[in-house]
Amino acid sequence: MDSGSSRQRLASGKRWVIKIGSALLTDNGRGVNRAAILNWAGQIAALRDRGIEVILVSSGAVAAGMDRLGWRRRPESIHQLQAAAAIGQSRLVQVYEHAFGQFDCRVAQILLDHDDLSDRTRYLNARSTLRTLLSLGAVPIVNENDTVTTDEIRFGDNDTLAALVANLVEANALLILTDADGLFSQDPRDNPQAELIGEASAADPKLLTMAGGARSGLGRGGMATKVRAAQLAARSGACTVIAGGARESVIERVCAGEPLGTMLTPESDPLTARKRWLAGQLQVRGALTLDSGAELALRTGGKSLLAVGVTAVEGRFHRGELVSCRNSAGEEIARGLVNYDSGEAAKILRQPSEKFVELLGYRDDDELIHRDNLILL
Ligand SMILES: Nc1ncnc2c1ncn2[C@@H]1O[C@H](COP(=O)(O)OP(=O)(O)O)[C@@H](O)[C@H]1O
Ligand SMILES: N[C@@H](CCC(=O)OP(=O)(O)O)C(=O)O
Repeated sequence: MDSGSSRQRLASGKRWVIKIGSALLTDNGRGVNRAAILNWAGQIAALRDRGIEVILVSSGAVAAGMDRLGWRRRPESIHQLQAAAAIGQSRLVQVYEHAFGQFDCRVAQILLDHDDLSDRTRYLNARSTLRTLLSLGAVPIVNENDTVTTDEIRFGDNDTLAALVANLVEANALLILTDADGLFSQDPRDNPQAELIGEASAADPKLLTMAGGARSGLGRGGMATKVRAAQLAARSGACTVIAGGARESVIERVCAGEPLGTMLTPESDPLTARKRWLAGQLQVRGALTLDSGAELALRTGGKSLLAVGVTAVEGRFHRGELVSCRNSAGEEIARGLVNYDSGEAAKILRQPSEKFVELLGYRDDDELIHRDNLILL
């Protein structure tokens, strides 16, 4: 795939995770950069108005807290860092609330720690809350829950957190905004002749030899954690773009497919990667039995599953959960994310979608499982 077409495909992505790093947010430590935040908020609100969902992962709590406390150097002590984060986080959210408010956009603060993403129940809870916030048109603003995390359970840098959030919500793309214009063949602060990498496979081992650590004293990860984040994001099929956050209209331009910064792509086709990820991540909550026509449509036609081809529903599940699809002989032939609860599915089985309103009182989706959310076994 040439770089132009992969950028164009990126532009059709409907769900983005955008990460903004400390150095950028705090204008290299000079307090929270309200003007920049207002500008990014305007760009994100414009995307939202075009139906693109955005989750913002924002660093900057420690840096904002240090600024409020008049501390010049990042403290070593974990408790001082946590205190600075507690002071800075409320400041940061206040600035976001005000900035997004100018564009009639609601924001929601989400603080996550490692346990939230490693414990299955909490993982699914975080996933549902984020999806609900997005469906309400809000922009979730995520940061690590710095005040309670200990060294053993820290994500450590928000690049990793942003990639895990991209996995969690199955984002199409992760945009990492930083103070460099992308990944260069060498840290441009060491070598001004270093060249920008336009596009590469996230798994390319050469990338980590180019990426160095953080230099600002504010950011934690440098480029190495951004490349690793791209590798993590690729597991669920997300492309990553690393770009300079100070560039004019950077968010809108990257989301429109302009070749800014560095694009790091998953090795396999994004949809296949995403489906594989889904199949491994979620628990099967129920089962649907398909008639022979539906089985054929799935197996050979690459079609979505329609209620008209479903003859039985088992188990209790909610919209968005993973269910197994069996043929009339009881063999599992596919798995997928279902668009209706088990009670609703029972009411609409064997029925065409035109009858959903009569049977349910509404119709959200025509298909019971959309083909993009189906994994054939
Ligand atoms: N190969 C590279 N290309 C670009 N920047 C690099 C590279 N290696 C190291 N860096 C450094 O990474 C920094 C960005 O990382 P970091 O300070 O952690 O930012 P953030 O706070 O946005 O996460 C850049 O300012 C740059 O000095
Ligand atoms: N949770 C910390 C994030 C620190 C961090 O990872 O910063 P960065 O490398 O700039 O993304 C904070 O808000 O200060």
